[in-house]
Amino acid sequence: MLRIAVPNKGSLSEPATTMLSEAGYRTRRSGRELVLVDDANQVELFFLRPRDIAVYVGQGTVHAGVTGRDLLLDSGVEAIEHLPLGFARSTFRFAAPSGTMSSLADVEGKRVATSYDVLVRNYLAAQGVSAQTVHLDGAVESSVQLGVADLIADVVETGSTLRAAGLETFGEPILASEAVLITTEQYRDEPGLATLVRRLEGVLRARSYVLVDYDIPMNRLHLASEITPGIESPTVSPLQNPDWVAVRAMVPRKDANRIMDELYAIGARAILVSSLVACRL
Ligand SMILES: Nc1ncnc2c1ncn2[C@@H]1O[C@H](COP(=O)(O)OP(=O)(O)OP(=O)(O)O)[C@@H](O)[C@H]1O
Ligand SMILES: O=P(O)(O)OC[C@H]1O[C@H](OP(=O)(O)OP(=O)(O)O)[C@H](O)[C@@H]1O
Ligand SMILES: [Mg+2]
Repeated sequence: MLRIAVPNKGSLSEPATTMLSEAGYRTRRSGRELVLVDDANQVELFFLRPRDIAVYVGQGTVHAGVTGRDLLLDSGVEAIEHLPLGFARSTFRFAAPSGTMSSLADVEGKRVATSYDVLVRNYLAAQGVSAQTVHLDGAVESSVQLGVADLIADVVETGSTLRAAGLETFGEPILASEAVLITTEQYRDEPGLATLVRRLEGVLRARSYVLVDYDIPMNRLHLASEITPGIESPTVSPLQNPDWVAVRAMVPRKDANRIMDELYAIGARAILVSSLVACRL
């Protein structure tokens, strides 16, 4: 059976569970379940703390796991990113009280509060900057005001937590992070893993496309097919009115509204957009 580690709490847990569910795997009935056997898919799911998942994968006790790129690098574990999963996107940044620091040189000799000590220490060493890291488990933004650090290094999504704490980012991002499926060289060719990756890719692709259905006069079909060429080719079906046809095609989600406008402009009507759960292209 393929053994997969899944985050049991925090920002990664819910989107990871949703993605696995959309890929056809069983989900937990309660948050207290720590192991779940999915016989139909020949997979065993282990629900673990996100920060520990890289350790379990690195030790080979599970074949693969879902964690964050930043957590993987902070773990110092020899594991490999097998598939970026497109959620929990964030940057990892230095931040200091507004106007006090503007470049990496300002970090020299300072105290940096972070929950990701290994990640920060490795980055500072690589940049040739000597500074002290102060480990905090979370709510790192309060550390400067309370005097335990001169600046922080933390996850930034919208930046609202930093602004609320009177901090501003400076310097280049240390890292761009997102949720990733990780494995090891030992297991990267595990048969069940290829199926898992194919299914997750199917969910990711389905999320980036939508299905467009519309009716179009037959004499405009050539124009419509240029707007919605589909993947191989649009599906065209006859309507009761012989002068009209119904068309169905996959289009990139980000282009859906522009495409609807263009279709309407050439005479398409009953233009419908629907989401996809999974696909194989
Ligand atoms: N606001 C956020 N936006 C995007 N990703 C985030 C955010 N906060 C944490 N993450 C990501 O979640 C992972 C950290 O998960 P973890 O569960 O350890 O902390 P958490 O999600 O902040 O949960 P908690 O704060 O409850 O411990 C990292 O990969 C981090 O990049
Ligand atoms: O840029 P933003 O959109 O404000 O998001 C970033 C914040 O989100 C996370 O905090 P979380 O709420 O997980 O609390 P924690 O710091 O205690 O983990 C992270 O640690 C940052 O503080
Ligand atoms: Mg957090």
